[in-house]
This record gives sequence, C-alpha cells and structure tokens, in this order.
Amino acid sequence: MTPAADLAGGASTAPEPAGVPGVDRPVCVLVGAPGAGKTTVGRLLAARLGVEFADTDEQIERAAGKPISDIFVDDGEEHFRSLERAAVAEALATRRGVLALGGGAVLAGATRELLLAHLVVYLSVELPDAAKRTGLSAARPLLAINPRATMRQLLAERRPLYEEVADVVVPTDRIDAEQVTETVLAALSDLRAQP
Ligand SMILES: Nc1ncnc2c1ncn2[C@@H]1O[C@H](COP(=O)(O)OP(=O)(O)O)[C@@H](O)[C@H]1O
Ligand SMILES: O=C(O)C1=C[C@@H](OP(=O)(O)O)[C@@H](O)[C@H](O)C1
Ligand SMILES: [Mg+2]
Repeated sequence: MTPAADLAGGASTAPEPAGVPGVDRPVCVLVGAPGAGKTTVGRLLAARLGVEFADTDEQIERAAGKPISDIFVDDGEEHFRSLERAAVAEALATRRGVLALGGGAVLAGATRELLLAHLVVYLSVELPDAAKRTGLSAARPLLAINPRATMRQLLAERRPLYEEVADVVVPTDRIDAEQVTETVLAALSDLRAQP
C-alpha cells in the first residue's frame, strides 16, 4: 500500500472511491501566511508520504518565465491574482500529491469555494516567526514597503479566511519545519481515523 493509498484508507488494488484525498484530489492542500512554511513543509510532507509535491507559485513562475516579484512589478498584483486563481483551480483538479498555495490564494472567493471539497491544512504563524522566516525581503513583493506593519495587517486580515477553509490548523511558531511536518502527519492520521 502506498502512503497515499494508506491515507486514502484503502489498498492500492481496490477500486478508487470518489472524493478521497490522494486518489481523485490532492492528499492535502497547505494554506497560510508567507513564512508559515507551506513550501518547505509541503516538500518534506510529500517526501514522507512518497507522493509528488506541487506549489502553485512555482507553477505560475514557470508558466510566466519570470519570478513572482517581476510579475508584480511588470504586470501588477491584479494580474498575478488572476494567474493565481487559474493555477490553483488547475492544480486542485489535476494534482494528487501535496499541494502548497501562495499565502494570498485564499483572498479569492472562488478559490475558497473550491477548497471546500479538499483536505486543507492551515499552517498558522504569528508575527515574530513570520518576520524572521521571510526576512521581510523583497522576494515577497507585498512586503516590499513597510514590511513589518504590512505583515501584521496581512496576518490579521487573512486569519479568518485561512480558518474558513481549514480542516485542521497546525501552529508552526517556535518549532522547526521537520517538527511541523510530524505534526501535520499526525493530524492527517487523526482525520483519517475519524468516522
Ligand atoms: N517551522 C519553521 N521554522 C523555521 N524556519 C522555517 C520553518 N518553516 C519554514 N522555514 C523557513 O522559512 C522560510 C520561508 O519558508 P517557506 O516554506 O517559503 O514559507 P511559505 O511558503 O509559507 O511562504 C524558508 O527559508 C524556510 O526554510
Ligand atoms: O501572501 C501573498 O499574497 C503572497 C505570498 C507568496 O507566497 P508564499 O505565501 O509562499 O510566500 C506569493 O504567492 C506572492 O508573493 C504573494
Ligand atoms: Mg511558498
């Protein structure tokens, strides 16, 4: 039994049931603010589960042929958000492993609606760790101006949106990415054990 099939709760030779994480949709989808560790933990989690990893930011950059910071500068945030909505919808429909979204993906109501049909893990982070991990750097264009105040506001505004789409919340403050990965694995296992 592959780990993904294990999570799905069935033998890999059994007929594929409908609506099961890892079988006809991603094993799980990671959401949370910049610096929560979605990309890092997503990669570790996928490796532990023996499934593929995808990150919608990487898909957007590959398709555009340039970094997200350049998309913001050249084409503006609105254009980025429209690329992001399309990339997330496609990834949710086609990916079967672990999927990490960009921190702002949940701003789109259409995306939040799509997420209702998925197993969503919210990696939460508070300001001190979010600031430390992002270095409040220009690689994340939203944090280019007045980074600390912007991050504080972003965390406050988005928390309800992350909570709205989440099946499970995993706090990441003061623990490393490996420990976060272990906590997510335990949470997925608990969810599977629920009737
Ligand atoms: N739990 C953690 N503890 C310490 N550093 C972390 C943790 N998770 C991620 N990082 C580091 O923080 C930075 C941002 O992580 P990343 O995975 O890109 O976050 P996100 O995709 O949520 O914005 C990276 O340098 C990563 O190595
Ligand atoms: O929070 C946001 O609006 C964004 C987060 C980034 O992804 P991470 O959350 O992976 O850093 C990236 O999608 C873009 O810079 C916008
Ligand atoms: Mg990321």
